Order: sequence, then structure tokens, then C-alpha cells
Amino acid sequence: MPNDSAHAAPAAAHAVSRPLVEVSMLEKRYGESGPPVFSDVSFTIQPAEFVCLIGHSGCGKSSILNILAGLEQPSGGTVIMDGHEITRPGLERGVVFQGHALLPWLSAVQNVAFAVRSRFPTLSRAEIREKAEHYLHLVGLHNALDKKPAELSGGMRQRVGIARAFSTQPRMLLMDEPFGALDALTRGLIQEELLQICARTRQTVFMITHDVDEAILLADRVLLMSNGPDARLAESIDNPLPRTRTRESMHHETGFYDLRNHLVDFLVRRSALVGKGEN
Ligand SMILES: Nc1ncnc2c1ncn2[C@@H]1O[C@H](COP(=O)(O)OP(=O)(O)OP(=O)(O)O)[C@@H](O)[C@H]1O
Repeated sequence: MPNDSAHAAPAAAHAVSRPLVEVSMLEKRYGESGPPVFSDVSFTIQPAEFVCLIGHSGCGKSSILNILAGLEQPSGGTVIMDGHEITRPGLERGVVFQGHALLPWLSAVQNVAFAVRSRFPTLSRAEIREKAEHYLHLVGLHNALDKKPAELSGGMRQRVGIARAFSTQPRMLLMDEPFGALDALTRGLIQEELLQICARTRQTVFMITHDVDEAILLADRVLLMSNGPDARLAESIDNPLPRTRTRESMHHETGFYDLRNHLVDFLVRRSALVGKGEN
């Protein structure tokens, strides 16, 4: 069984260790004129931290994630990961989009193996297959290894995408609303699987969501963006709930409703005011 040691972040608690990622004064413009989509965005991500980014449509969340992925360039500012500026995609960053983007002519296991081979080109065929199967097992797809994407449900395809991202053992996993298209039941199941895998592997995650409860369940910290144009990173909120929380139990944890009310109030009321001189 492949071990996850390359996957694991340093053992120090994220609150005291050196950041894995440092985002400084990030700004993005798509045209020559007019205000930027966002500006003055600075934050850090610690090793093994799960950070969720929330904000209204159009404030630039996907643009930030794409810059972290190296798929887009910022108009200003920098993203430093492990001491190096991110300027292009890299296998140390795994990306999961809302659309699974699987290769339709390959089976589930072949899709994952394809990614494993790119990341670990010196592994033998058997080792690649073993690793691919291992990650498909982790997301509960042991019975669907040889199915093609067209033969899988939407939730299963999304799981293959998650297994594929984990199989490359990235230093950071970037997820852009990965569960947005799923029904509530499937979404809940995959969220819990993701939590377990992250706890076991100490995976660092940066994830975009529109769902406040999803952020409270998954995130160690929630970043709140004000509305665009010229959106800002308005707040960074530590999640005070114990990491052992589950979907069923979290409503009973002290602080749940305070946190939930704070996030909802921000989205409903304050997100339109921050940075516009009215907050
Ligand atoms: N390639 C592009 N060219 C021009 N404008 C773009 C491009 N990509 C994004 N934009 C614009 O930048 C703004 C931010 O887009 P982005 O997708 O980053 O926002 P978002 O917060 O992720 O939105 P949503 O929650 O709806 O996915 C939007 O106004 C969008 O129209």
C-alpha cells in the first residue's frame, strides 16, 4: 500500500509553523480600463491547513484560485509557495474543478494512473496501478475501477477527480466548488470522505465554496471577500469548532451558531459595504 508520507505536511501545528503559501497584494484586471476585479488581497496558508474562500459571484474567487494554480497571472502582487513564486502550473499543486475534466476514453483507474505516471514517471506499471487503486479505494470507488466516466454518476466522477488530485500527492490541493453540482446526499458523503482523507494525510487545501455550512464543516479558516468590482479580502475567520466535527454533530458544538450567523451576516449585509467606504 503506498504510504502518504510525501503527502504529509510538516508536523508543526499550522498556527505556529512557517506558511506554505504567502499571497501578497494580489490584484487582477482583465481589461485596460476600469477598476480591478480585486486588489490588495494578502493572506497566508499554513501547512496542513484547510482554508475556504467565500464571496459573492464575480468577486474574483476563481481568479485567485487560478493564480494559485498558475493558470492565470496576477496583474499585481505575488504568490510565493515554499519560497518560490508561482508563475505556472506545477504537479506540486493539484486542482479539482466543478466539472471533473476526466479523459472520457479512459477508465476510472486509468484516469488516476495517468496522473500518477506524470507525477512519478520512474514508478513501474504495477506501482502506478497500485497507487491509482489506493486513492480510488479512499474515495469509496473500489467497485468502479474499470468503469469509463460515461458509466459513472456525477458524484462518482467527481470522486475520481478528487482521487486523481490526491494521487499526485500535491503539497497543496486547490478546489473550485468541487461539490457544487452534486445532490445534497452525495455532497455530504464526499465532504466526510474528504475530511477523513485530509485528517489522515495532513493535506493542505484551498477551496472555494458558496455554501456556509460546507465551509464550517471543512475549513480551519474562512476567508471572506467583499463584492466586486475592486473586491477585497475583508475578513479571515478561524473556525473554533473541534476538528472532530461531523455534519450531524456540528450544530451542537459551542460557537456553531455564532460563526454561522457571522458568515451569513457578512454575505447578506456587509459584503457589499466593505471597501466602499460604508462599513
Ligand atoms: N478570462 C476572463 N476575461 C475577462 N473577464 C474575466 C475573465 N475571467 C473572469 N473574468 C471576470 O472577472 C470577474 C471575476 O470572475 P471570477 O470567475 O474570478 O469570480 P468568482 O468570484 O469566482 O465568481 P463565481 O462565484 O460566479 O464563480 C467577473 O466579473 C468575470 O466576468
